[in-house]
This record gives sequence, C-alpha cells and structure tokens, in this order.
Amino acid sequence: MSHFWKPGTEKPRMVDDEEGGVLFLSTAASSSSSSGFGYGSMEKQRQRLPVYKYRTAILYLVETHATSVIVGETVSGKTTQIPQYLKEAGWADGGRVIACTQPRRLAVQSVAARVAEEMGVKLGEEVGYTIRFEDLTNTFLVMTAENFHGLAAQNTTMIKFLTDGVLLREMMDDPLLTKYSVIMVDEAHERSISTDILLGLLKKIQRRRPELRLIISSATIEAKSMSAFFQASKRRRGLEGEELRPRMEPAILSVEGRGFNVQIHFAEEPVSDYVQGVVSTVLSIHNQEPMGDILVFLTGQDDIDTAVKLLNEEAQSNGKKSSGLIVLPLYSGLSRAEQELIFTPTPRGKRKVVISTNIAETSLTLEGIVYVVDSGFSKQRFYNPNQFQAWTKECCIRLMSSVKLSLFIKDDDFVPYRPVPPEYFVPVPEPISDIENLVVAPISKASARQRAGRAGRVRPGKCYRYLSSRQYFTLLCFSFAEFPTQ
Ligand SMILES: Nc1ncnc2c1ncn2[C@@H]1O[C@H](COP(=O)(O)OP(=O)(O)OP(=O)(O)O)[C@@H](O)[C@H]1O
Repeated sequence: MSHFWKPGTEKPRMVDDEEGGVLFLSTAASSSSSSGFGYGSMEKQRQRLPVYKYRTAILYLVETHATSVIVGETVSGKTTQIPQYLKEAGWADGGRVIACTQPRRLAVQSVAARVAEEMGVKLGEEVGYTIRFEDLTNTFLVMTAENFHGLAAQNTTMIKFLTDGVLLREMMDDPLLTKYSVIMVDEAHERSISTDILLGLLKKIQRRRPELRLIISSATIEAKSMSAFFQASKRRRGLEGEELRPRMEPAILSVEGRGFNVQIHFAEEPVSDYVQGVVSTVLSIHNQEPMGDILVFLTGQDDIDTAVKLLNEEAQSNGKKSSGLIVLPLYSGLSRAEQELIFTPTPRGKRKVVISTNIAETSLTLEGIVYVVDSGFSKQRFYNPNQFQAWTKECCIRLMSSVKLSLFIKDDDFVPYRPVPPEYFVPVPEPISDIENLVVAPISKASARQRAGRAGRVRPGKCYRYLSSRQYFTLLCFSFAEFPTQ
C-alpha cells in the first residue's frame, strides 16, 4: 500500500484556484503502479485513464475532506476507478463498504461487471450490486463476540454499486447507513428527485457520522453550487478530537483529460422530423463510413419503435445495401434479457445499431460504439409544485363539499350511518398528468456532452447532432432538476 497518499507522508501538490477555494491539481500526482494485481494488460489500461494521474490527490482529498466534488470529463475513468482506488487505500477494511450510486439500473449492472472484471473477482463477491428486485452482494451472518447468541451481518462485498433509489430504501432499515465508509454519488448532474433527496439526507447523515466520506461526481456538474450545498453552515469548534475530523468545507477536484477523440458534426439546417432524420443518418453512416456500431438517442418508446421499424423496412427493401444492420431498441420498459442484447458482441461484417432513450446517456460503455446519433431531444420529467398545490386545493374543496353533504344528511335526518347517496360522491381530479409531467424537450448542453461521450471510449468516434450549431448554442447549459427548488 505504498503508492497512495497517507496522512503523515508528503502531500500531493495542489494549488488554490484564484476564484476561491477550488482545489486544482497542478501536476501528475503519481507515476507509479497502483496495485499489486497481476492483470498486466488490464492494469495498463487502467493506468492509461486520465483519472489515474489524480489517484493520490483523490485519496488525499477523501482522507482530509468530508465531501469531495469531482468533475471529470466523460471517459476519464471516474466511475470504474475511484471505487477501486478507495478499496486499495483501505476504505473497505474491517467489513466496511464503499458505495457508488448511479441513476439507472443498467449502468449499475454494467459498471459493477466491469469493475469485477478489472479486479479479477467474481461479480457478487468483492464487487457487487443492488438494484430493485436484485441483490448481487455477499453478506453473511456471524456470531458477535460480546454475545454468542447475537448475530451480526458481515459484508464480504467491498465495493457496491446501486441505484440512488435503492440507497434511499436502505436508509429505512439503517438511517445512518452505518456499513458504508464512502458513498460516491455518481452522475449527480442528473438531479432526479431520488438523487436530490439522497444528497439532502447524506448531508444530514454526515453531521451524525463525521467519519463518512462523500464523493459527488460527474462530467457535467455545477461543481460550485454542489459544493455550496455541502458547505457546513456553522463551524463547530472545540469538540474533542476536532483535529482528527475531516474538513467540512467540500473540496473540488477537476480531472482533466478524456478518452479518444470524438468528432462532432452538426446538422446544416434544423430538421422538423428528427425520427426520419436519424434514420437517414444511420443509413448514410452504414453506407459511407467504416465499420463500427451506432448508438442513436431518441426520446421514448414510440419514437424508438418507429425508427426500428423504418430501419428494418429499409434493410428489407434495399437488400444488400442495408443488410448487415442489427437494430436493437433500448428503453426501460423492455425486459432485462431484451436490454442485455445490447452488450452482445457484434458478429463480423455486421453493424449493430442501438436505438435508445437517455437510459444509455451516462456511465455506459458499449465497446463497439463508434458513432453516436443524437436527436437533440429527450423526455424529461418535471415535478410541478404549482400544479400540485392547485390539485391539493381542488381536492380539499371537493372533499369539504362532500363532507358538508354527508354532515348535512346526518344532521337533518338524524341517521348517523345512513349511506351517502351516490350522487353526493364527488370524484377527486385526476392527479398524475398535472403534477408530474413527462415532456419532450430539447436536451441541455450537458446531456449533449454525455451523449457524445458514449463514443470515443475504446477507440475514436463521431457524434452527429441533429441540431444546427446555432440551435446547439441556444441549449441550456444544464438540465433542470426534476424537482425545482427555486
Ligand atoms: N464495459 C466495459 N467494457 C470495456 N471497457 C470499459 C467498460 N467499462 C469501462 N471501460 C473502460 O474504462 C473507461 C472508463 O470508463 P468509466 O465509466 O470509468 O469512465 P467515466 O469517466 O466514469 O465516464 P462517464 O462519465 O462517461 O461515465 C472506458 O472508456 C473504457 O475504456
């Protein structure tokens, strides 16, 4: 364990950012090998990732700060490497667990499988995952030393990937999440309701468990506002062992460097029918570009089914020209077996086309993908608090009027349990569509970068944006939080 920073040894070189408090690593922190694993080529691949140069700095920040915000380009290696660095540094010793959350199940499964492969262990043992209805981790019961009748859960899983929703669910049994030493909330830019609630609760847990470390990471996160959120409001002084506590003000680390080059192409003119547009683009890539799989981003199941149908029809009618295309849809409504087809290697001479919602936007590495075709739109969920207020108000009015009606019957007739006639029942207004809206809207620049980042992961790639460059510059920098707070 001599290749990462330990308290008491020389610290890695860092400078304060001029804008105040932002830590930025000025030089490569370490050039030495990271671990004692004997997996030569895999180890070399790991060391080639940009995040490797920041290994010592990351471990130093996690050691000394309660919260670290890590911003690293797509393909810098955050998701697969940071949990391994932490494990190698001893954060999973003594039965503790390192958690890494992802917004989506598919990402949890694929990242866990990759990390297990890199570590040369069986998935479900040292590296495991938990998603809804599936727990692939290893916990067994042991007799406690103090009381031979008592049983305690012991974890052999050291690195656990899980969705943020599952971690929230775990809080119901263990509100302080005591088994975790470090919790990494990855892809925090997505700002789904569960991610935001999780971040709020983790901040509270940290006050009770100062030893818990949080890492908030993404390629496209507003680091300063995230850091401001975790800034402790009051600095506690004079507590026993204060000098051993980590610094409560969050550290921000920017991991520079990315994977292979991805050439970006914009549409020359804005298009009206993006489904037809992406289908034509896929066909021209297939006819003109060298081999390599294609990942298409559309908004939802309807669009995807239409595109799959159009491409399959084209393949049949055009004979040789479009043959060789294997078209696969990807959305959350598909069965797991159907979703997993996207990971099957493409047969020689064929080209796989995965047509997906934003389920494939973050954390996924599909090895064969060379081309990304981005429609520029996604279905976005908005929680509308104003509508919610209007709806609850309406419900209250109707409820009150029905209560008044039933009271009226009771009072007048002096028959307390007389059934209320059906005409007095007042239906409550339909809530769902008003409160939670799923709307097709242009994506943000952050999403566009994430989508482009699905190419260039294991070889150079190209991204075709179905937006003109002028349209692109009108996009919002970041997507709206699902639950707006301001
Ligand atoms: N399933 C996989 N198969 C092959 N290589 C993989 C796989 N998963 C990750 N890798 C390799 O590890 C690299 C880093 O992936 P990782 O997911 O850690 O990056 P990241 O910085 O978290 O990216 P993103 O922000 O896009 O999720 C990939 O570019 C790829 O070279």
